[in-house]
Amino acid sequence: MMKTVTCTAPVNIAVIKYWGKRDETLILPLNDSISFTLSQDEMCAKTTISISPTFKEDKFWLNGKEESLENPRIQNCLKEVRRRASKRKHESGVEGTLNWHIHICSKNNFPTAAGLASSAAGYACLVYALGQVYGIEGDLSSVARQGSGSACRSIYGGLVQWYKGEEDDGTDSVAQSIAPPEHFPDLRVVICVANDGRKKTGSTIGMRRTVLTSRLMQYRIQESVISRTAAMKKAIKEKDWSKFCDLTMADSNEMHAVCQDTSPPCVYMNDTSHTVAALIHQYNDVKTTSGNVNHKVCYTFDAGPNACLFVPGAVVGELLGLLMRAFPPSPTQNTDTYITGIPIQPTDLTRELKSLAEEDGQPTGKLKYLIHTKIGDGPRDLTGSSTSLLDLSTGLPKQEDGNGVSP
Ligand SMILES: Nc1ncnc2c1ncn2[C@@H]1O[C@H](COP(=O)(O)OP(=O)(O)OP(=O)(O)O)[C@@H](O)[C@H]1O
Ligand SMILES: C[C@@](O)(CCOP(=O)(O)OP(=O)(O)O)CC(=O)O
Repeated sequence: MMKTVTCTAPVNIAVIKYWGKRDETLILPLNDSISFTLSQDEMCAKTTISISPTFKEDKFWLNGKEESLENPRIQNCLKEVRRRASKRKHESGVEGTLNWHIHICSKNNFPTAAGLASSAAGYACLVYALGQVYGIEGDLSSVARQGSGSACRSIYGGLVQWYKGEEDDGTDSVAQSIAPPEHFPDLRVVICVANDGRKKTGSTIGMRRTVLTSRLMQYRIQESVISRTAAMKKAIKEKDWSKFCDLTMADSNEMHAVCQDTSPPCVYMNDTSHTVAALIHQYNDVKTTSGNVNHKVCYTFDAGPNACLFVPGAVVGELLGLLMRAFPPSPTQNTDTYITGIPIQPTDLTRELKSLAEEDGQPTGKLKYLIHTKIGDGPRDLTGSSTSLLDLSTGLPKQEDGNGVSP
């Protein structure tokens, strides 16, 4: 007897950043944050969970490697889901299964721990799949939050707000959808991968250090992020794309400023990141001068050097053309291996944009590749319609063949 579910969950990218906790164990933030959930067609975590009375112990495999389940964050998620399940065991028929051991197998189809929000997709997927296994109803964001703060926002699609909450027990620190995926129609996302290796200072340690040492962080938490979040909500409600872009870039820059103000400093952006940011400002100057503020592009950087760009669909071909010219691919790459994700042909550039790209002429290979994607919806239960990562007879990971993560 064995029960198995397979789910996928998306990455999310914050436009108002979460940086700093008021409670390290429950993972309660110092400020509200707002994010876009990205499409799972290009980037997702995929998790299969099996429970069976024949399993001898709990087991966990991540990206093909067995890992310890002793990690307190995973344990907290498991404990909370089982607690919720046990409350309704008589109605849902889960009684008995709560004592069965669990096998968890997960894979990300993009780099893990590289500042591309793998922990967000990974924990959202784990918690969502656990919810399906034990038949939990209702909001799961406060459980995902206990795996990784940003994971709570990946429980929903479109634009999502994570409310910091006021309660000490974290019950009101939850994520909610504030606008559907198509709120800003035909919006594209371009992730500029400058480095996809494991980052030096993880977000957890980095933000702890900032809270302890940065005075600029006091200003962010007490003043600027509060008014910026209110302005962001207004820009979203009024669909004011130009304002949305300005606020997104301002908040990313402020997060990296408090990181720099940390002792010792947490430096996530590199020279390539700064060159991408400068190019986007120059591009926006061109658009603003020609009166096309709805064609503005904005950048945001998480705890790594990779820019995430939000780009109106009408200019994404042009923007990709600009990036390809400013950051030429290495000689071994072609357009398809340089621009991954949704297939697209970069468009020819105007003379003005050509000279803009060449002003800062970078050597080849400064950007390793680009991921072209869009805004998407929340986690999916694919049980029955997608390849399970665990063998349905043994409950052990399948061999690599047919074990892909694409839904
Ligand atoms: N699919 C997954 N299932 C369960 N846990 C995962 C999964 N993917 C990542 N994780 C956990 O998240 C950790 C990586 O988190 P980390 O915050 O260091 O990187 P990141 O999420 O890629 O970057 P950032 O949060 O700064 O954008 C992994 O070491 C692992 O513990
Ligand atoms: C820069 C960020 O991506 C920080 C994400 O931090 P994590 O959610 O990874 O941190 P923990 O809660 O300690 O696991 C900004 C954001 O996503 O809001």
